[in-house]
Amino acid sequence: MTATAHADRGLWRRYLRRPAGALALAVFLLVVLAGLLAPLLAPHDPNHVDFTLAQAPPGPGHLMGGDSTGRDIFSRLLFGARTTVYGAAVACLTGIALGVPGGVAAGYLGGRADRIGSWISDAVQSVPGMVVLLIVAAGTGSNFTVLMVTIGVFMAPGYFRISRSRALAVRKEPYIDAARVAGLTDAQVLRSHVLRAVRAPIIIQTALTAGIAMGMQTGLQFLGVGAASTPSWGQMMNDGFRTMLNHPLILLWPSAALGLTIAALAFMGSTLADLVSVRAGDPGRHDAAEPDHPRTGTLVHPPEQAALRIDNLRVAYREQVVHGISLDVAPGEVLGIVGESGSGKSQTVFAALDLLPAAARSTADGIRIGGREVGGLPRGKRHALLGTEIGYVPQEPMSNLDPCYTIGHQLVEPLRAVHGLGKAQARERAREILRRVGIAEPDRLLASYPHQISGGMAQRVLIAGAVAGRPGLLVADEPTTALDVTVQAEVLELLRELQSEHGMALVIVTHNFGVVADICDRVVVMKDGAIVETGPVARIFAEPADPYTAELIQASQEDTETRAELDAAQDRPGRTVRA
Ligand SMILES: Nc1ncnc2c1ncn2[C@@H]1O[C@H](COP(=O)(O)OP(=O)(O)OP(=O)(O)O)[C@@H](O)[C@H]1O
Repeated sequence: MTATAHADRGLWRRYLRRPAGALALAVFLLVVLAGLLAPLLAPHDPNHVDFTLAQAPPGPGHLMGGDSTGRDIFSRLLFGARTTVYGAAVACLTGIALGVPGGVAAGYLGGRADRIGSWISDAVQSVPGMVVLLIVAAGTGSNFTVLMVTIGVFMAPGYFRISRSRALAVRKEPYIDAARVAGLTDAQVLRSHVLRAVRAPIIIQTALTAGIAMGMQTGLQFLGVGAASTPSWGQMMNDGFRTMLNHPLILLWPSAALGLTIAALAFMGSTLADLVSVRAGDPGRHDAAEPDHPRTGTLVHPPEQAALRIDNLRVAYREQVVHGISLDVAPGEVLGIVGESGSGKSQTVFAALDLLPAAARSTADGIRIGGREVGGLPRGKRHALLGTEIGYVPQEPMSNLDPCYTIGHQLVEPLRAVHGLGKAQARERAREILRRVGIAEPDRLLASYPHQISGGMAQRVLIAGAVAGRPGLLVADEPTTALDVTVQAEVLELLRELQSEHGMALVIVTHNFGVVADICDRVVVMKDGAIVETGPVARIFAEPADPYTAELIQASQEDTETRAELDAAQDRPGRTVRA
């Protein structure tokens, strides 16, 4: 089996595990089957008129009763399903055929192709669709297929936009350059890389477009457009509408069928969107869920009590780089994630914070922050956790401060925007935190620009910013790596103090077991995207279960100065620093 087929199977398995998605798919398949098998399933000819059945209630032989002219509603509903599904399929295929190649070419080639494609797409969108449909209906004698093709033309801009934006994102990926350098032509790159990247968003778009097409189609039929001899839900609704006060069931059956079908498509689309995370679609060969690698890591805290809990996380670019890892940390606990460069530590943290780059695709059985499942939250809600429930201290303090703004601006603005403080209040709070992180003259620092302060000072500023919102979880990604050796111990000490003062959970990502020994309670050891062991620091140091852990401990002991040595080396007079 190819990797892509493997990945697709993984996706479908995960889809079917979602109750809403599985139920929606079952409803949709039922409608499709009902339509396909209508000639076999329908107990009566859908157009046969039996006057004794006119407006008859449900009864033996006529499951849903009769319509206002005496035709069997159940049989018409089955044949109507056929019309509805056929119409939606024609509209979607037309939209795909017109929108996807155009969008992919516009996004990938850019320049004139993009301008022309976008212009046509905008032009189509600005045409009043219903008026055109009525003109087409009049001109073609209400030919149903032509009408559905016309609806498809109006759906094409949706496909164009989504394909264009995916192609635009993908063309900047390094592997596209690599493919070009390797001699592939534009057509080959489009076929092998870009089309694959747009596949998932197109499937999701189709689920939504099909629902819209069904709605439009029913609207037309309701208005009387279309052949009277072809049973359709729109016609049935029209019939029911005229008698709804005395015989509401005649309207109810087709309305319920249409509502259920459109709702099923919408749920299918949103479940798929959740799973493949359209914004981060991976055009590469491997799906994030590709289950080649067994799960690793141990969860030790009850889910609802964990400050952070990651369950079976996988992250993939062209290859999977994090292979189904699980870890958790409780409030008040310090967890170290340790491993050599490239072991997947940062990817794990970025996935937990929803900060992975656009080219990454991630899946997990669960991601909990503050005991609450956040994996399925929309992006906006997820990002709202940053700065409030989660504080983040990055690896490179200097490159995380904007050189164009003063430190004051960069500390005060988030306090105002995220925490709703007034200007004076935010400034006072900034002063207070800066003092807390050891800055003796906060006003001077607030007025400084990043280039005027040291790396250690910049890291203190970022730590101040990270804890300003009193988060329950503080994540520090190699917080000391970019700093002078003498400043490292101070920063670690500060993190530990703040952590215990606020009762926060602290996750420290590091390649250095010295850091782990200094401040962590438990440690997760990562290698090649997997966890090799998890345990309390004392136990791991005393008897590492994995030879790799033992190697890392030994390397840290040989290469780095211990905390005591660092303290002695700098002979610190106190913890405050002058700005
Ligand atoms: N944008 C990307 N595209 C493709 N692969 C990536 C990308 N970012 C990271 N990777 C790969 O993911 C793997 C894990 O990287 P990660 O940054 O998590 O490692 P790390 O353990 O944090 O190392 P370091 O300490 O050097 O940051 C690496 O093999 C890396 O090459």
